[in-house]
Amino acid sequence: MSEAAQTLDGWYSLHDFRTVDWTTWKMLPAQERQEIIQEFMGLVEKWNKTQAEKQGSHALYTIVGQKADFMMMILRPTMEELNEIETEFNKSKLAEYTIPAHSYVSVVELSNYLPAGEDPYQNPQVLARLYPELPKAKYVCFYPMDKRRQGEDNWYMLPMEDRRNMMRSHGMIGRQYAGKVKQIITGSVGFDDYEWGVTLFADDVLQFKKLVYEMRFDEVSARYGEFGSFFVGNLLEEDRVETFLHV
Ligand code: VOV
Repeated sequence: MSEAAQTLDGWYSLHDFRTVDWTTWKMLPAQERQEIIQEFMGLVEKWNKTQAEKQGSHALYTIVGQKADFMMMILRPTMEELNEIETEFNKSKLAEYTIPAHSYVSVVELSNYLPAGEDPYQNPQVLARLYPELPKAKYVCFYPMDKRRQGEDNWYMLPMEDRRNMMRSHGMIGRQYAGKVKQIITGSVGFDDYEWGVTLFADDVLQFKKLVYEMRFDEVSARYGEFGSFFVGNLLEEDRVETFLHV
């Protein structure tokens, strides 16, 4: 049996994708739409408070293409809190005018492929990655992925040493994007349909394509990577929510 990778696990994560039911939304009187937006902003206000207290983080993005209209990405210390937030949203008025499009449940994860040293949970850099404040980057890219388990190409049968070498090469490519793309890897084995969620943030949307393409040529992605659907979106700043929902 090959040695299992050890993981460090941080905040639990929910990516919640919704489509707006514009037809019924448009039928509402303007005043009622306004109240519904206010109620939703009340939820966001609560999330802001939690974020300010460093008990979680969240991000709002509008999604381009037909897979969804917007995404709420929520990080919290427990699964229960994620559940409460999703239920609270589902009970809100705005939810009556949205259709669930997709969701992804995972936990912020770091693996031990890189030398760690002393107790990682005491290392401020590690903590900042396990419990991150989501950046207000202009663009987001989210997709789930697996590592292949097929015939000769079985990641989980490889010796630790080989996996570590490949992850080193992966990290080297990633490092060239420092300052351009921020990645948050969330583990979802046992939680959702794929093994990881990949969430990328950038101020130049083209950097997603460049990074993901470059990684496709690197062995760990070229040989072992299997990918689900990609979602790409634009930052939905709070003061733009009203404009976004204006009809
Ligand atoms: C923005 C750049 C970037 C950088 C710097 C980076 C670096 C690193 C390092 C150093 C490590 C290992 C230690 C850790 O931190 O866990 C990882 C780990 C991981 N990565 Fe990564 N990755 C990036 C970016 C990046 C992308 C774009 C993808 C998607 C792959 C693609 O082909 O589309 C990805 C995937 C992953 C995954 C699934 C894991 C976990 C693998 C496992 O088997 O456990 N990653 N990653």
